[in-house]
Amino acid sequence: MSALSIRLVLVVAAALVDADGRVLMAQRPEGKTLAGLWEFPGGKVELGERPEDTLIRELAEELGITVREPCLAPLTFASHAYPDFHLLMPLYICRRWEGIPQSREGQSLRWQRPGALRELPMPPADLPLIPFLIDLLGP
Ligand SMILES: Nc1nc2c([nH]c(=O)n2[C@@H]2O[C@H](COP(=O)(O)OP(=O)(O)OP(=O)(O)O)[C@@H](O)[C@H]2O)c(=O)[nH]1
Repeated sequence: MSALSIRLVLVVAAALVDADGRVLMAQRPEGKTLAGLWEFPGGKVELGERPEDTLIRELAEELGITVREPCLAPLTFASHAYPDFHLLMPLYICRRWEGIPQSREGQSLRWQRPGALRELPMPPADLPLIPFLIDLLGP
């Protein structure tokens, strides 16, 4: 594929961290691409949308929680070549929100220590993010 034909997709995601330093992971439901894999909640930035607004919107839609922008801290990003597009995905840390995260879109949810994230099958783009979470939160 030539550089000119690369489709760059901007997805914004959050690592929600609980009081025990566990991270909320969501399993992509059947019927979606990468079904069954565990990922960070978030989604594609829509045209004309600010990434932070995307994330706040997605967290409300997917989990039913309210997050305020000052509670989103940039941690790192994923840059990964999928066969049909190139994913660029900033990952924010969030330790404070209103409400209790619940599955609103049929996804399974689980809280996982960073050191145990490798036990879950994750999209390939996400694997390089794990050491940053271990550095921040411990294993
Ligand atoms: N939210 C999220 N998406 C991720 C992660 N890792 C990763 O590769 N992705 C990819 O980023 C894209 C996010 O799209 P999305 O969640 O907003 O939209 P979608 O389900 O409609 O995706 P689809 O159009 O591929 O089915 C997907 O292609 C997904 O596979 C992650 O940790 N969190």
